[in-house]
This record gives sequence, structure tokens and C-alpha cells, in this order.
Amino acid sequence: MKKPFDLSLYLVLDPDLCQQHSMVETAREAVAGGATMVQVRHKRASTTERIALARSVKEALRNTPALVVMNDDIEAAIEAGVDALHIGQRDMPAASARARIGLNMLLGLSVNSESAAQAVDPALVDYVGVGPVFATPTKTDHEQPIGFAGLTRIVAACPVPAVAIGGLKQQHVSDVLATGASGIAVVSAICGTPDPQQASRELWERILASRPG
Ligand SMILES: Cc1ncc(COP(=O)(O)OP(=O)(O)O)c(N)n1
Ligand SMILES: Cc1nc(C(=O)O)sc1CCOP(=O)(O)O
Ligand SMILES: [Mg+2]
Repeated sequence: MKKPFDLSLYLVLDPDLCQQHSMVETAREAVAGGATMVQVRHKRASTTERIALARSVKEALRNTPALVVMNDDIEAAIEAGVDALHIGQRDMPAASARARIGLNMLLGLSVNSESAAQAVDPALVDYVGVGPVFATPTKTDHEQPIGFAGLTRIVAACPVPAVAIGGLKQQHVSDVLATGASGIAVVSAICGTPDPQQASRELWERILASRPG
């Protein structure tokens, strides 16, 4: 069975930023502060290394509701038994990914335009990552930034829930949620900060304060 998922505060791990606090420690602290999803994203690692890392993150988050996502690497996702796989438009077709991961793993897809959003098949894809909202040094090969106006249009065109990503910090939380996005995905707003739990908690508090009711 696919797990229910909550995109509210989606942490994407970065090995370069997580040097003082390791990726596993950052994941643990961020979830203690409110993070709901944690993506293992390590571009330079081998599949074997990604499997080991994902297993360690899973173990660290075992008694929490947070879900573990593997970026790009379908073999590692399957072998580590993570909750979700995240792919980009150029990684592989969503239909191929779904055929490999089966029906019990969630599938996330990156989207940067209204046409890509309209092309999302909700029978294959569970959520989209929409961005970059702003230019960011964390991903040097990112697409053209979309801003909040672009985010609003793309989210409206998506048939599945969306999480915004790219250059997002605490002060952007209310604007992000006002676009209709279900959550905010961050790397450097948590990874590499002196206190990842505190950084996560401050984001989480802004999410709660931005929600109606
Ligand atoms: C939540 C989320 N959204 C977007 C991305 C970017 O994925 P992709 O376009 O495949 O780029 P890389 O991350 O693989 O460099 C993401 N990873 N997570
Ligand atoms: C992993 C990733 N994907 C992006 C996209 O636009 O698809 S932007 C990005 C990096 C986001 O890092 P930060 O929160 O430090 O800006
Ligand atoms: Mg990718």
C-alpha cells in the first residue's frame, strides 16, 4: 500500500551542506522540528552508497510519520524500500518509473511549466515538485525561475498536489502556501544551518500560522 503523504515541509538532503551535521543527523533533527518528508539526493554517490544512506535515514526516522524519498535512482529506491521515488522531466518517463516501482511506492515528478503540469498523469504520479521559484546556488543546472506568479499558474494546472522548491526560505512560506501549493521543499534553509531542528521548527511554525483555521 502507498503511504498517505504530507508535503507540508519537504527536506531535500545535500551532502555538501550536511558536513557539520551529517545527512542522517540533519534528517533526524529536521523531522523532530516538523519536516514531513525527507529526500535522499546525492548526485555523486553510487547506487550502493545511496542504498546504505537511505537505509540509515529510514532507520533514523523509523518511529516518526515522516516519509523517505529517493531522488533519481530507481534501483536504490527499490532496494532500500523507501516510501517514494522522485524523478525529473529528463530522468525517465513517469510510465517507465511506475512500471518499475509498482503500485506501492509514491512517485514524485519535477515540473517547471504549465504544459508540463497539464501533461502529468495522476494515474502514474502522486505529487509534483514545482520550481525553481527563485534561482538557487544549490542546484546549478536548474531551469528558469518561475516566481510566485508562475508557481500559482503551474499549481493550478497540476492534477496532483504540488510542493514548491528553489530558493525558498522562512519568509516565503505564506506566499508559497497562498499559491495553492501543499508545501515547501528546501535544502539550504535547513541543511548546513547551525541548528537544523530549530530551522525546521521555524519553517513549521510559519506553515501552521499560514494555514486557514
Ligand atoms: C521535491 C523536488 N522537486 C524537484 C526536484 C528536482 O528534480 P530534478 O529536476 O530531477 O533535478 P535533480 O534534483 O535530480 O537534480 C527534486 N529533487 N525534488
Ligand atoms: C533540488 C532542487 N530542485 C530544484 C528545482 O527547481 O527543480 S531547485 C533545487 C534545490 C533547492 O535548494 P535550496 O532550497 O537550497 O534553494
Ligand atoms: Mg532528477
